[in-house]
Amino acid sequence: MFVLVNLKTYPCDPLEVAAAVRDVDEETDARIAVAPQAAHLERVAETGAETWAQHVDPIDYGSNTGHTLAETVADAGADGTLINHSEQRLKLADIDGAVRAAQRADLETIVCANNPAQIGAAAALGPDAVAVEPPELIGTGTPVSQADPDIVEDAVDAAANVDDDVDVLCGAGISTGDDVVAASDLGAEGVLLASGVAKADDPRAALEDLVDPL
Ligand SMILES: O=C(CO)COP(=O)(O)O
Repeated sequence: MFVLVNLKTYPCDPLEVAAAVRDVDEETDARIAVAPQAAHLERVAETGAETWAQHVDPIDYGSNTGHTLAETVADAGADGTLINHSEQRLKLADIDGAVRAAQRADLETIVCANNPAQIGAAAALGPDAVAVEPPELIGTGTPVSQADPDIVEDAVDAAANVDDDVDVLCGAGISTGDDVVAASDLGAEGVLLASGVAKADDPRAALEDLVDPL
């Protein structure tokens, strides 16, 4: 299972979480990575943790003030990027452009989507993976894998109908090892989570709990 921890703009210490991600990753068969804010990418990557960006823009080098260029993200040490997170929504053409920009910079890609129909559209754009995250469950602590199992199974089917090579993750409310096992049982190849680790008093213990049953 792939466990990707999105730090959003939570007031956590990104280097503390990154060190925990690096260490717990070495102790488990699961793959664990962290997605800090863009300004923290380089320092987080230097910890040795697998590092992802939260977003890249559908742009090339040039006059794009305030944008995030995929090549700069890769130069900072990121291995991949989220695209179209529920809190950073893009138009379809811009999701496509962001996937192309990330691929140009050799970044792995996960395109997020709200529901199975969007997952099918996202899979058609050829990312490495898609992630279904019902917005109403994000940040609630109610795990999608238990609160809405059908949406995960339907997302897995929707992606497979378009392209069998596109992995499916699920996210929203995931915070325990049981939630991760439930996601795996529904056919997800990973989970995307934030508050369960970023807001935990002890992020390392939270991560250990997440991968303990794997
Ligand atoms: O948006 C999410 C991950 O990208 C999910 O957030 P929570 O894990 O806080 O529900």
